[in-house]
Amino acid sequence: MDPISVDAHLERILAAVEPLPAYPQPIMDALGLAAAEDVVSDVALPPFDNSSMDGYAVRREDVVTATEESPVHLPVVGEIGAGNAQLLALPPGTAAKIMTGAPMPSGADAVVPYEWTDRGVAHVRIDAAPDEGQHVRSAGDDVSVGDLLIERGTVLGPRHLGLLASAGRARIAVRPRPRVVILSTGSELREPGNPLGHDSIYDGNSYLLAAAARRAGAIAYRVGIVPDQPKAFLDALSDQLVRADVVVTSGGVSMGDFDVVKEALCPLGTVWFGPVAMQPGKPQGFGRVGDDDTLIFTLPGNPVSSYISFEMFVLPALRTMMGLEPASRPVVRARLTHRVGSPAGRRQFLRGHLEPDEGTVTPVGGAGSHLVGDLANADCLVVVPEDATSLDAGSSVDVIPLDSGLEGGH
Ligand SMILES: Nc1nc2c(c(=O)[nH]1)N[C@H]1C(S)=C(S)[C@@H](COP(=O)(O)OP(=O)(O)OC[C@H]3O[C@@H](n4cnc5c(N)ncnc54)[C@H](O)[C@@H]3O)O[C@H]1N2
Ligand code: MOO
Repeated sequence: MDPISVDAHLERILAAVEPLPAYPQPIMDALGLAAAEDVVSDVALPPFDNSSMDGYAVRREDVVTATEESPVHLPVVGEIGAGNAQLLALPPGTAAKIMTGAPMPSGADAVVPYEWTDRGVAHVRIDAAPDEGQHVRSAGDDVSVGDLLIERGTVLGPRHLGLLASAGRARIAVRPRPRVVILSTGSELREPGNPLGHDSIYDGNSYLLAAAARRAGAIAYRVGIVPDQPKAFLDALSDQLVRADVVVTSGGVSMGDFDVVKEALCPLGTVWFGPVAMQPGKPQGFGRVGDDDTLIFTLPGNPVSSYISFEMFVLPALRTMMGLEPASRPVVRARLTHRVGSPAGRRQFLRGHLEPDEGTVTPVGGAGSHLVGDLANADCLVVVPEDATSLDAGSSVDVIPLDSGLEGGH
């Protein structure tokens, strides 16, 4: 079978993926998601005129002559705390203690901070006159009723959630996070924390993929290890489908005698298996399984292949389901510090370290798809095009930064 190109494979994946229907969710659950509605304020912020200082609410005309040499003395008729405002009106010729955030009594039009007074309790000596409206925060000076708080499509960050809460909104319509079930296949795999046999290795991939899914903003269910037996795999899959919008598997999709995922899913006829013209990540599978036609990505087992396949194909699908744009990570250009080689006819994704200020990228480790140590030390992928078998130092290349903050994290 001729390999399909990376772009064509991604295109057919995105053609099969729909944004999930939006519904109102608690605002904390919306962190990192795109607003699916315009939110208009039905309150003013601040909701009422209030003091910005601890001091005394006054009628400015009563204190306008106050100086240190010739202070003004006023009787104190009450104390107004934030959330404890009994005094609603200030009689002429009086002052009321007022705390930061407390509502101004009607008639008062300025606040004298404690620092300009003797802090008197029954009577207060005022040594300086405030300007008109000084230290008063007016109702609606930040947000008016009817103002657009959040525009549809805004990716919600901490400041947006703070504004929604401040305006009294407990929920906002967003597309839900896709639920991603991650299954690792391989009879050689062991759960970290347990002893290894002479022929076993730890299951790094289910952690790598679950973390990548969560970082993408999805809800990740890491099922863990499934042995290389089609029945065990199909049982695990059918157990998990109930909580999956997307299933991601690792391993068992190449040419081996025990390639369990391919063996189990091929007979269904609903999952495409084949080579994609890339390195790492050549053997891929994509399709639908179960009564609800749940999306399934069957990624190759080599850890770097699995991760790069996730970045290239699963991440854009998840972002599309969440209504986040762009679907794929942005690409930047940089100059290679070293010469690199690449297989003909395959798009190669080398691991690299990007120096954005210098505009350079340095390959990290080799091309092997088992090199998890180098993968962890890299911060970008260096893209060598299909038609290149080598690129000299100094060549300009596409680079995909991996920690660009694109994620809808939660
Ligand atoms: N005759 C051929 N052999 C292979 C080909 C090929 O075209 N012809 N392709 C190679 C390429 S490229 C890749 S990539 C791998 C993909 O193989 P599978 O997806 O079937 O994966 P496995 O055979 O199950 O495992 C491959 C490798 O990765 C290790 N692995 C698997 N799962 C995990 C995990 N959860 N955590 C850590 N490491 C894992 C596994 O032990 C193997 O070393 O096939 C090549 N072979
Ligand atoms: O394509 Mo495999 O993913 O090169 O190691």
